[in-house]
Amino acid sequence: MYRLTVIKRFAAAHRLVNYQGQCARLHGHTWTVEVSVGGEKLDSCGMLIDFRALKELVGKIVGELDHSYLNDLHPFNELNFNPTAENLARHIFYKLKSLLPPDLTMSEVRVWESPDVCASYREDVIP
Ligand SMILES: Nc1nc2c(c(=O)[nH]1)N=C([C@H](O)[C@H](O)COP(=O)(O)OP(=O)(O)OP(=O)(O)O)CN2
Ligand SMILES: [Zn+2]
Repeated sequence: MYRLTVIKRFAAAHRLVNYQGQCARLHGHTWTVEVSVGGEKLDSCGMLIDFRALKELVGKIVGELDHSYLNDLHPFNELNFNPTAENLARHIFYKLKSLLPPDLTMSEVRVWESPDVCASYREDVIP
């Protein structure tokens, strides 16, 4: 199985609802989004998917979040869906899954809020 990873960054503002502490106040981050996809079959060029094509797909999703107030955007404007790193990772995972060519699978999305902290989401397969 091959696995590719691409990284994109976006800047946005958010606040955490039902949170006791400073992060309940409006503030911003430059988030780093690390996306990994997998697959078995390489094309005639020896690629699972061109990094450029993958970066374009991830860029489309991340572009919708860039320079926004995340709490106002779907699905974070819904009750109990705070724009945490965990929920961002899940949101990006399923958005990208819907855009991927059928022979590729989503492995993992990691969202870094700063160089020190990150959350990841993946669909674990039960053996
Ligand atoms: N599990 C999570 N915990 C926290 C999240 C999150 O998304 N998932 N988010 C926050 C806030 O967004 C906050 O802005 C980041 O918190 P923190 O790392 O404490 O922020 P600092 O950059 O100020 O860190 P320092 O090390 O204190 O400088 C909180 N928790
Ligand atoms: Zn924050």
